[in-house]
Amino acid sequence: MQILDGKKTSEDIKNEIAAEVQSIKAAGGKVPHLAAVIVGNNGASLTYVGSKVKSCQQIGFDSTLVALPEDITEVDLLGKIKELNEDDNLDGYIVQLPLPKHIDEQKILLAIDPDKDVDGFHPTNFGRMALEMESFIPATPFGIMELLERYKVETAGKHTVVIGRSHIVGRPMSILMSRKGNPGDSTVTLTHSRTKNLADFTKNADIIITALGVPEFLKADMVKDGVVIIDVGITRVEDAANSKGYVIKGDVDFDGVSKKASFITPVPGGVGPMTIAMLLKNTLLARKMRSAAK
Ligand SMILES: Nc1nc2c(c(=O)[nH]1)N[C@@H](CN(C=O)c1ccc(C(=O)N[C@@H](CCC(=O)O)C(=O)O)cc1)CN2
Repeated sequence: MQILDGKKTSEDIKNEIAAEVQSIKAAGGKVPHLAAVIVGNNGASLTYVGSKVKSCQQIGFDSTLVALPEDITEVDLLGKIKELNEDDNLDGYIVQLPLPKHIDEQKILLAIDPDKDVDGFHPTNFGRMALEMESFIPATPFGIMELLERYKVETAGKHTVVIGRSHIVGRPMSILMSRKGNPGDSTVTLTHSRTKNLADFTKNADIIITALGVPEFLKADMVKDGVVIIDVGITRVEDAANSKGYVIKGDVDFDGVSKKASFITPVPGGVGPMTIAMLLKNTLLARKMRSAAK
């Protein structure tokens, strides 16, 4: 069994991007500039946005944090989005999800200029991804594809079962794994909360990508020997004995399932850190596209 080490791989990617930034600087070019919009005080979201800004600083990107109050109106948030779209100094930006309940997430994501949509959530980028055109690919699925490629995991002709149909992970993942190329060329089953007899699918899967958010849901008796496991679940479970007051749990019962797996991502330290590295990669692509367009 081999661990797909997202922590180390994400550091490798960040070092590669930092080297590219140095070349851009040496050639007198403008370094990539990422902005992150956060609405409210959700603890996990604040952590993730903080890591995004910190990573930008580490690799030499410019970054801007736009922190907005929990009770901001949809109209005012749309006004901020318009400002960011028109800011010529900015290459790309993200709006951290989830947004407060009173704001229509789809409306906000639709307002983002697709050329600055480094999260790849706008329908234009989603459509381009499905049509196998160059586009910004959502960072978590992009990170999973990168892990599969770097660890040379065979995907062609394999049966991939994706658990969860979210717009951020499950659905784009099902598209990417079925696209032509390597990784890809997989036969994909997209399962979700209404799927009956889920174990009938997982027991026959060569690759399982689970993005459910139910701690330790996938057990050893639900998978076959040699399976490749990608665990996207990150749930904070209360734990008074831990100095943070919680521990992070994935969707997979790691101790049991890892005994049968050929490759497996740990939680933490698997898919999560890749999300931030691939966002930076998308931002570098945005900068290159903007400088080529001028
Ligand atoms: N606008 C977006 N919102 C959200 C996205 C996204 O890609 N764009 N994804 C997630 C949150 N996320 C990044 O934004 C993210 C999640 C997890 C990690 C990570 O490194 N996790 C660590 C554990 C860290 C912890 O919680 O203590 C790990 O798995 O090792 C990074 C980024 C939803 N929102």
